[in-house]
Amino acid sequence: MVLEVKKISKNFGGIQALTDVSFSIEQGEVIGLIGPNGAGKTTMFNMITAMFPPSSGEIIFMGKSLSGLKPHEITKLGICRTFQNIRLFSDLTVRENVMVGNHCRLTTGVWQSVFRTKHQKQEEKKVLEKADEILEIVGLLEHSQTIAKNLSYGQQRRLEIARALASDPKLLLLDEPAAGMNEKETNDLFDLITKIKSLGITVLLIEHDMPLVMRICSRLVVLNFGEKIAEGTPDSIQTNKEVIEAYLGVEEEEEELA
Ligand SMILES: Nc1ncnc2c1ncn2[C@@H]1O[C@H](COP(=O)(O)OP(=O)(O)OP(=O)(O)O)[C@@H](O)[C@H]1O
Repeated sequence: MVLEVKKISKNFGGIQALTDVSFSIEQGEVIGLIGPNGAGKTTMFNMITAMFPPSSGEIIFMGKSLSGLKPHEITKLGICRTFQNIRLFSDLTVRENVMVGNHCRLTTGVWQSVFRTKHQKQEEKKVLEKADEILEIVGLLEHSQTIAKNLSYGQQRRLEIARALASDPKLLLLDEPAAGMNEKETNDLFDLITKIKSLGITVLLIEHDMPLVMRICSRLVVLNFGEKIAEGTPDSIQTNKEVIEAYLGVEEEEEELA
């Protein structure tokens, strides 16, 4: 088992964002975490990556409890995420953005950097090669010298994933990677996630693009108002009454507001 989420609850000063949510992920799976707006999906990512501590419950990653760990320690263990909003170093090149993502794996100390030791030079070369390898995977190698802000929107989202891959994750958390993408970009994203899966990396995906979720995920976990209301294959979730009601409820409210 890669990840075991055990009865996680999170309370933000009276707002119950998550209540007793449990699920687990096996090595190599692509799992979808879905639910209407405000259901608690991003909060769950924040719990797994230790952005905030849970109010109760425990998360186990590859047999090790994450309780009390800091975000950088979680990254080092092999969990990395992307964010809903693009968070790139927009004035750095594409390659530099990926190299920054590799930072947590470096072993060069301050003095080795100052004196440009052989170890440091070797490590720098390795980081460069690794960055290019990842850029090749995400299809951005030809843009390695481009300044990040000059990439198209879809390319910037791919660069975010590249940066996350640079930390060598065993578990990759993607927060709405298809948001704002056109059909072609979404298809490319499908191919990229498939490639990531074939590298043996386990993926937990928050996504509102249901056709993409249904195509790429082997299993879905559905949240509504902070509670898990269903879990199962895409087919079983599509016909689940409680899930349909949770989503229809949102649509009806939106219609009323319109
Ligand atoms: N840092 C925080 N402080 C206070 N309340 C928060 C915080 N983070 C999330 N919440 C609240 O927790 C609830 C769940 O929010 P969350 O962002 O996890 O939902 P979501 O499912 O990711 O929604 P969306 O699909 O809109 O991104 C919401 O009511 C939100 O306002």
